[in-house]
Amino acid sequence: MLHLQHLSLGYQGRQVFGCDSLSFHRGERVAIVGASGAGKSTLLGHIHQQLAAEAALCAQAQGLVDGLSVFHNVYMGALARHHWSYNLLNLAWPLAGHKSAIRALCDELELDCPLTTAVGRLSGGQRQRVALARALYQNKDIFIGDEPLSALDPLMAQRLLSRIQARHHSTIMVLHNKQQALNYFDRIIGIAEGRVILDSPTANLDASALDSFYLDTAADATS
Ligand SMILES: Nc1ncnc2c1ncn2[C@@H]1O[C@H](COP(=O)(O)OP(=O)(O)OP(=O)(O)O)[C@@H](O)[C@H]1O
Repeated sequence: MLHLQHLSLGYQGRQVFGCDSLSFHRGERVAIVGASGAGKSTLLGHIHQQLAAEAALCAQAQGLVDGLSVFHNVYMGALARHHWSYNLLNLAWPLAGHKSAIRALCDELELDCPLTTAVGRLSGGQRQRVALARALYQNKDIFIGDEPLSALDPLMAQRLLSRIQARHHSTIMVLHNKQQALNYFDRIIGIAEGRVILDSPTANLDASALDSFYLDTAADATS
C-alpha cells in the first residue's frame, strides 16, 4: 500500500523523523506509539500526503469551525466528493439524505446532541467525535488518526475503535493507550527521538515491550 524509503522529515532544515525503509500493507491495523515530540505526527502527516486519495486523516488539531453546527462540520468531510454548487446548496439548505446519514454516523459515534448544535458549545470529547465523524464522512478506505480517541473514556474509545476499524480496510493510528494498541492492532511501530526503534507484529509483543513508550495504562482494568 505504501513503501517509504530513505525518508527524512523535518522543519526549517532540522530533521525530526528519519528511516531507511518503512512499509504499510493493505489490510493492516498499525498503531504508532512514542513519547511526546518523538516525531509521530510528522510521520503520520507524511503518510497521509502519500495516501491522500484513499485515506482520511483525523488530525490532532481538529480544525473544527466553532460557530458552525455539528451538521456543517461533519458535512465538510464530503466537500471533495461534490461540485461546489451542490456543496453550497447543501450547506445553506441541508438535504434530507445528508441529514439522515450524518445523524446515523453521529449515533454510531454515540454523539447524541442535535445536529444544529454549534460545535463551540460541545465538550472536548464531543468535539473529538465531531472531528471523527467528519473523517468518517469522507468514506475513504484507509483511516489515519492522530490520537483521535484521546478525550474519550477507555470503554467508549474501545467501542469507537472497533467501529472505525470495521469501516476501513486499513488503519494507521497514533495512540497513547497500551492496552488499545495491544488489543486492537496487528502491528505496533514505536518511535523515539525521530527513529523507529520497534516494528513488530502485536502477537510477538507483551505489555512490558511497550514500557519505554510511556503509554497510558488506564484501560488495563477494562480490557
Ligand atoms: N510545524 C512545525 N514547525 C517546527 N517544528 C515542528 C513543527 N511540528 C512539529 N515540530 C517539531 O518536530 C518534533 C516532532 O514533533 P511531532 O509533532 O511530530 O511529535 P509527536 O511525537 O507527534 O508529539 P506529540 O505526541 O506531542 O503530538 C518536535 O520537536 C516538534 O517540536
